Formats: sequence, C-alpha cells, structure tokens
Amino acid sequence: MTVAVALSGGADSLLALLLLRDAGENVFGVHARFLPEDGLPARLEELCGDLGVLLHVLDLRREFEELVVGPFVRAYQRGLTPNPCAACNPAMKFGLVLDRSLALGADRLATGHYAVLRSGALFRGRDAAKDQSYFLSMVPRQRLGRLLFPLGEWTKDVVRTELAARGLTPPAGRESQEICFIPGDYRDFLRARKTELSPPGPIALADGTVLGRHQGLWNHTLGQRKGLGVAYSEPLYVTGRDAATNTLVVGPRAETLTGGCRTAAPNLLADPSAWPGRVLVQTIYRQRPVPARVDLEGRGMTITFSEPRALPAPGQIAAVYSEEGRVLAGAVITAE
Ligand SMILES: Nc1ncnc2c1ncn2[C@@H]1O[C@H](COP(=O)(O)OP(=O)(O)OP(=O)(O)O)[C@@H](O)[C@H]1O
Repeated sequence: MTVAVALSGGADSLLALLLLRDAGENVFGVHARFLPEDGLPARLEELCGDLGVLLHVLDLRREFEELVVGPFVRAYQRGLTPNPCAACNPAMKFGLVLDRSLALGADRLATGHYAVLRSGALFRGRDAAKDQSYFLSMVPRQRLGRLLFPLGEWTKDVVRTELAARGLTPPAGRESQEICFIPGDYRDFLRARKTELSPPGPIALADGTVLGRHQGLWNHTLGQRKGLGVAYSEPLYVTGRDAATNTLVVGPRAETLTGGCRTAAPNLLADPSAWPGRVLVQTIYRQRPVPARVDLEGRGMTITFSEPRALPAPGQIAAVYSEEGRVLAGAVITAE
C-alpha cells in the first residue's frame, strides 16, 4: 500500500512515518505550508533526504488564510469563541492535503494524531492526555476510510523514547501551541492584524443592571473572573457576550453553569439509529465528558447535560461519544 504521511515537522508525525515504513508500506511525506515563511520545509527536506523518503511540500498558505484564519477572525468579530481546528481538519488536513496526497498516488493518508480508527469507526486515542479525537469529530465519515493514525495505541512518552532511540530529533523543535498560527495571546494576534473588533460597551447583570464598561467583547471569555474591573457584593464571572447589544453579561458563579446547549448541523460519524442509549458529550478539549441527552432536531442538536456544566462557548465543538470512547458526532456549538 502507498501511504502519504502528513509531516508537520514534529515528533508524532515523524514517528508515524517510521512505523509505517518499518511495517513495509511504501511511504512518502507531504508537508503543507500553512504559515508565512519559515525554515521548516528546508529542514524537513533534509531529514527526509537522510531517511531516503520522498517529500512533497504543498503551498497551502492562501487556502489556510481563506478557510481557517479568515473565518477565525470573523467569528471573533461576531462575538464567538471559534475553534480553528474545527475548520482546519475537514477543510485542510483531511480536505486539501488528503486530496493532493491521493492525486500524488497515495492509497491512504497517515497523520500523527492520537486517535484510533477501527473498521471505519473513530475512537479515542489510548494516551488520555494526548487524545485528539475531540478535534477529529468534525472530519466527514467518508474521509475516515482513507486515513491511518499509527499512534492511536501509543503514549507520548513512548513516542519520545522511540525517536531518541533512533537518534532522531524532529525538525520543528517545539511542542504544538494551542492554536498553531498564534504563538502567544489571541488578543495580540487580533490586534496585530488590525482586525476591526467590537468597541467598548456595557457590563451588565442578566437583569440589565449596568455595572461598568468593557473594552470590547473579544477581550473576554466565558467563565472569566479576573480583570472585569467592576465592584459588586459577590465575585462576578462572565456569563454571556451579547453581540447584538455589545453587552458583556456577568453574574455570580451559579450562572456560569448551564443544563445544555444547541449546535449547528452535526457531522455524523455513526448513524443516530445505531447510537447507544447512553451517550457522553464533551464541549472543550481535555474536558471530562458527561452523560447527556442528545436530540437531533431540524438541522442541529439539542444537548441536555445530566448535571450542570460550565457554559460551553459558542464556536467551540461539542463531540458526542459512546461509553467505549467511539466518536458518534461532532458539531459547532451555536448557543446555550
Ligand atoms: N503543516 C503540516 N503539514 C502536514 N501535516 C501536518 C501539518 N501540521 C500538522 N500536520 C499533521 O497533523 C497531525 C496533528 O497535528 P498537530 O498540530 O496537532 O501536532 P502534534 O499532535 O503535535 O503532532 P506532531 O508532533 O506531528 O507535530 C500531525 O501529526 C501531522 O500528521
């Protein structure tokens, strides 16, 4: 089988390449340039040359800006908390990179994601601390059949040890950042792009009582406590960002919890008729999933948690799991 391995320059995809090659697959590398100029493609070329592996560098900078970074910035302008991986995985890695890899002669595309594929079904990766199935929940089902995740049963520690034992240092020389195109704080990134963002506005309780002013909704995150600059008889938290009135809604801790949320149309990875009776939902990466009722209504999902949860941020992903860790669906959260 011919396998294209998506090489980021990091440790995980490098080991994925070596494991597949050791297993006798016919491998080649594909590296996508998503970001402005850096020296990484040249360092990867050199490493692949040493390993005797062909590398294709795909220039996807324009597409990444159009399909990932632009929508990310516009979502902030609409008062959302976007998750760029929700757009990147289906559109870029398992969209354009997969298509180009198939066109280059690959039967499959492998990545260094920590997740397991079994008979076309997606499951959590074995390393609970690195499991990336949450982000993969937005990848269309028919695309999964073309993918391989060789590190699904591995733990990060063993990956590091294995590479060291082979005397290899990944050329990227860094662990991934939370958002790959933002090296520091997202607010500095938005300012640096001179993005037109929401202006100052009122800070108010849910009943409309105005307590102060904020410097732009985009500066604040749901559940935030520090840095509000308003005095009140009890600690206040951000409980909502009303883009229509440009109001930052604050309230006591109890109001940072909710019983459920709504989503946009889900990406279904298992037919709802075959879902188990009990499902779990996760609304942030690395969050403990909780049992929930999921109603597929119209074009979206209505999720009712079995216990109150921290307010899910519109723009983030809600991933639905079986108790065995199978991903049943993923969708973008639209509202509480
Ligand atoms: N620029 C890129 N070009 C090709 N593939 C990429 C690129 N960036 C990421 N990938 C693929 O997506 C996988 C997950 O990427 P992520 O940014 O989450 O890195 P990671 O889990 O730290 O993995 P790695 O150690 O390989 O960087 C990578 O293992 C790799 O297969």
